[in-house]
Amino acid sequence: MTGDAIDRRTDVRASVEGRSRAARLTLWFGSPLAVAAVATIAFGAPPLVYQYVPLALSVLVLGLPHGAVDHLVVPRARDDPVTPRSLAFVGVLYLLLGSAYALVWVLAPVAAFVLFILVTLVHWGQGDVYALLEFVGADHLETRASRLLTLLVRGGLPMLVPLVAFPAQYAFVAETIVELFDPGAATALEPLFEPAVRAAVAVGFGSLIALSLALGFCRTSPGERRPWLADAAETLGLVGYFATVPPILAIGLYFCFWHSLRHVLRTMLVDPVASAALERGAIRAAFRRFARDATPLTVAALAVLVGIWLVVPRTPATVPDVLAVYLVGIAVLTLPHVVVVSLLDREEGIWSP
Ligand SMILES: CC1=C(/C=C/C(C)=C/C=C/C(C)=C/C=O)C(C)(C)CCC1
Ligand SMILES: [Fe+2]
Repeated sequence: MTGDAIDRRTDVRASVEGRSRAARLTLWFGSPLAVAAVATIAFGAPPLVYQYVPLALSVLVLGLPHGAVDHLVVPRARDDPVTPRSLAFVGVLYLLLGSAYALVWVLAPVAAFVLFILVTLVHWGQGDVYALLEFVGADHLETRASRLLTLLVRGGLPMLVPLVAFPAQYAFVAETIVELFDPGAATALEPLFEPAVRAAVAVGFGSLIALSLALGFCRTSPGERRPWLADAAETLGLVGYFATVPPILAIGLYFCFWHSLRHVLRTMLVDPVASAALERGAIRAAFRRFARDATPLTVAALAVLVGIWLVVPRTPATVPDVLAVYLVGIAVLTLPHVVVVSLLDREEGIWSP
């Protein structure tokens, strides 16, 4: 065997090890969500102030930082150096898309809010498709169509199940966000929360879940159903989770310990230093490396939040107002983040099976 072939073989084995560590970590990090669901069923929902805690944590823990390595991931995935040009590309992308979307918030907050929900649905769905392929080994998602369907299901879980199960809290947060910009405009969202609309969402989305799982099942043969079973268990588990835990708490925990964790692990796997640490089980070292890479732009993201705080016409005065400002900040930062993650998807062949 040539030296080259040996190197390649070691490389492949190493990355399999890294991925299986990552997969195990996703399970461990899922426990806060499970605890929240069980505790809510056993003792009822916690008082509202506590429900905000995970979203508050997400400013520094996994949430906001998960996008703060966007300037590094694409060159790393391509094995290219990070250059002033590649940095400028991400900087200009954030500046242009972020400020254009900020303008939409000021001019048409209702449309901006609906767009936020749709972008989140697509982005969180896209993140889960990656995780299913790379961490779960989902070979029942062979075709682009099956991946698209899974994207809609996985993204729809955090955005649509709470709309059906907790319309009052959903409407409250939506109205608080829109009212930061235009006190009268939120009434335009009211039809969304009508029982008939929620029933239609429940039936439509429920059917989509059933269809996606049934198609996946048909594509697997007995004896190799484990990945499909994992997909089904996650999907149904998340249905139960978002149907029982109030959305401010549920989405806060999901944002940190589901979406962001998976993306952070993904960024580690394209980084030779962090992935080597993951492979040898040095989890802390891998996270330290991530934290180091993510610190500068997490600070920049905090500056964006302060900017939005200063720009909104209504000065935030209450906890719900502060959450609303935070969510607008996340919205503005997420749009360019989706572009970067989509480039990463392309690099990793997620949509071209
Ligand atoms: C908190 C919360 C809501 C919205 C949260 C959203 C949309 C978060 C998006 C986060 C993103 C895009 C993070 C980046 O990866 C709802 C649904 C209005 C319902 C009530 C609680
Ligand atoms: Fe993300």
